[in-house]
Amino acid sequence: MQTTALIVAAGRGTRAGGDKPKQYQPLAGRAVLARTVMAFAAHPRVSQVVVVLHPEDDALFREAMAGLEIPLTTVKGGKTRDASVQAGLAAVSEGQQAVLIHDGARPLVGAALIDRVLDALSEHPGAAPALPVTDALWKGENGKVAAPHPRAGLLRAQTPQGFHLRAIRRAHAEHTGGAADDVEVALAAGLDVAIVEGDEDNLKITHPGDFARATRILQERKMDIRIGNGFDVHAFCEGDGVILCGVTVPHDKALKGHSDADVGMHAVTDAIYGALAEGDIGQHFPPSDPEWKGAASDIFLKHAVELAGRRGYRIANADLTLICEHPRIGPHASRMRAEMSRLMGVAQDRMSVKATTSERLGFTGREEGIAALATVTLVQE
Ligand SMILES: Nc1ccn([C@@H]2O[C@H](COP(=O)(O)OP(=O)(O)OP(=O)(O)O)[C@@H](O)[C@H]2O)c(=O)n1
Ligand SMILES: C[C@](O)(CO)[C@H](O)COP(=O)(O)O
Repeated sequence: MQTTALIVAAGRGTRAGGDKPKQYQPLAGRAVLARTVMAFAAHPRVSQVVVVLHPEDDALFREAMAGLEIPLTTVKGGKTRDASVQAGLAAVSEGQQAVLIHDGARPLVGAALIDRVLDALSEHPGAAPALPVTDALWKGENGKVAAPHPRAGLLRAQTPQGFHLRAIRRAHAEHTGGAADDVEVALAAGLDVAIVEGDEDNLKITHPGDFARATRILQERKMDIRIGNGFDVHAFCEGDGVILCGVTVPHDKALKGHSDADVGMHAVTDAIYGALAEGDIGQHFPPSDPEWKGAASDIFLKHAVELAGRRGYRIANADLTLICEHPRIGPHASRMRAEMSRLMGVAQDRMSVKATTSERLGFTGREEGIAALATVTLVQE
């Protein structure tokens, strides 16, 4: 089912206080809304992300998302949550079949919860997470308990609330008056909404104290460290230079390849894909596709780096070894390192480019081509 994540973030966050709306305030070093968007952009079953913004928040949103390179659609919201949802529904792309409507203010939503909602949508037109009420309930009046209130059957509603797109669009179009959430709109239209198990960590940042609680939850989550390796070989052909790590190196031969044959950049790119378990360059940029003929390899590297960023990973370090007798790499290594650091957005002391010969053994020893071996570490915090 082609699914859009529709994230509503056009509210003012008045209850949370602070010098800017809560969705732009930092949570363990990253804006609340950036964390929410990343959770959906990284989910393999979500193919579009729509974010609904307040008309005055463009600059705040740009600042929050800086460096993340996540493809998304933004749209202006309305005065109420349901008006914002309607604006978002209108921006969902053709061909999408389901929508997950989520509060921008719930940054700790997890992949398993998203899966539970999506799984339930295969059998129901609507599905939403909820948790049981565990405290006793009272009705209060003038600071005093007026009466106990039965809690049997009561649930605390969360988001994402998922729906078949056509059904929820129709429900919203027919709905008059406000609604606390989209399940309320769906029920008014007679849709059946399945309940799936919510998650205590999926809190909605509402009051100032919620930032500290969310920070604690994030700190308890384990750091995810991934390591990937990449190996590539290109044969020499006639020519007068090779491109290695984006740097042109004069030589009495060139390297043969469908793209620019930058064997070093390819190895690092494959190491990033490997760490993400995302196949290799050939899978993302098939050599059978004429579009990549002679292409500069920075396209591949940037794609892999962006994919890592969308999944919430940063590159902790990369180590590349080029294996050849000639050309000599040493005189060019610092320029290669600088170029790779620039393209990957990492400091130069986290990017190593070194070289070795194979003692005249094997195909590199016979100067038939160049081999490259790379290791990359990705960290998700
Ligand atoms: N006109 C509105 C109002 C709310 N929301 C979004 O709906 C979600 C849930 O709303 P809530 O937590 O109540 O946020 P605010 O309305 O911003 O908070 P407050 O009531 O404290 O001002 C939030 O992600 C909020 O940005 C929205 O997109 N458009
Ligand atoms: C949509 C919601 O987050 C579900 O719990 C909730 O209804 C939003 O409520 P609020 O009154 O806008 O805080």
